[in-house]
Amino acid sequence: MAKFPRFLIITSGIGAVVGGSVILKDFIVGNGQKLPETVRADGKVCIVTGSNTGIGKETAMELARRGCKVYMACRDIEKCRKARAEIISDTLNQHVHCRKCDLADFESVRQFVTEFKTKESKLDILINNGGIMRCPRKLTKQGIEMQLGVNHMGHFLLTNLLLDTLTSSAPSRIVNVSSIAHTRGTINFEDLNSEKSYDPGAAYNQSKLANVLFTKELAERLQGTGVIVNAVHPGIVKTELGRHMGLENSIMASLFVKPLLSFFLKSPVQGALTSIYVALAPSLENKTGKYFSDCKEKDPSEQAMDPIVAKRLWATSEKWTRLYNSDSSSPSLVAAM
Ligand SMILES: NC(=O)C1=CN([C@@H]2O[C@H](COP(=O)(O)OP(=O)(O)OC[C@H]3O[C@@H](n4cnc5c(N)ncnc54)[C@H](OP(=O)(O)O)[C@@H]3O)[C@@H](O)[C@H]2O)C=CC1
Ligand SMILES: CC1=C(/C=C/C(C)=C/C=C/C(C)=C/C=O)C(C)(C)CCC1
Repeated sequence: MAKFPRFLIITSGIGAVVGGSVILKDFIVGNGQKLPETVRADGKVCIVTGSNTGIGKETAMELARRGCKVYMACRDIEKCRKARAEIISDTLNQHVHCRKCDLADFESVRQFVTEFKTKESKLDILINNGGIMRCPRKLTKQGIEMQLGVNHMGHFLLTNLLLDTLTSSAPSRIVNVSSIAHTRGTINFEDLNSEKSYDPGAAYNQSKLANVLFTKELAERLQGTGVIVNAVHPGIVKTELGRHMGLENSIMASLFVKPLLSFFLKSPVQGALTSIYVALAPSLENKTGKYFSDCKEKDPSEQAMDPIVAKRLWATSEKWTRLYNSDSSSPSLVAAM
């Protein structure tokens, strides 16, 4: 048998492992293409919720880089200020602002909108990104299960309160950051608030399915207004979202699971690509009510396309958020249903 130099065998072995891993990673993780830098958004006004960290921060960063005036809608103003400073120093765009908006408190959402409207008369892009996953059962200020409350109800109220400004700014866009987790979700109208039983995973999946159903129903209602609304799955991304998954407290997880998982997760920059694409791509001018992943249109689950479920969820969301009756003096809105 011919003898190969050892270094050749070793380097080709390493090459094969690295090359194979990159291909495998691309296959598992997905690889959305970056929208060309020539697509600018100078002078556009946008809001990104939950933009002090993770996908939201990178989304705000990229919008600022492309010339937008960005409002960072965050629950923690200190964290928001730190992220804002980084965004300004990286992009040199001074038009980045921090505003308090706690999606777990309808009064805070209403205050955010009132203040926004005193400063701005137009809104070109709303990115409903903020979210929480698999937390232990807790309630929002108005008594809604936290994941449904933050991921869906808070954004439902925020979006509806901004519709007049979005409509008068048309063409304008709304991006709802959902998840592939919506495919495992069902809307449990018998126990929407998880009062009879609580499964953190099921509550997350339900809230992400609600994001897609909200997108579908809103798109219907906005036909002909020039406002388009789409949902995205950002990929599985290395962010703080997994904070309730228990990986932080275990040595085994820290040594083996986290490094392995980290390798196969997208970076937050990669995670922001689909949101940016759906917010800005000129080719999507007339696309509405759709679902995107890796910057491509995909079919959502069957239940996510059910108009009866979408309309029922909309009616319940109107009541629970007191969209047309902002008197939130009742301690538990849900109990009043
Ligand atoms: N990471 C992933 O793999 C995936 C993420 N997604 C979705 O992407 C979105 C962004 O998540 P990601 O960046 O990963 O997660 P992070 O946890 O890194 O960021 C979530 C953001 O939402 C904010 N947030 C949480 N609760 C509230 C609230 N009550 N009011 C206002 N803001 C709030 C957080 O603020 P704070 O820092 O103060 O907690 C943070 O800014 C979410 O909607 C998530 O469901 C979907 C699929 C996969
Ligand atoms: C916990 C944790 C991690 C894992 C996060 C994961 C696995 C998130 C999955 C999110 C999903 C599936 C969202 C769906 O919508 C890291 C980043 C490896 C390291 C830090 C701690």
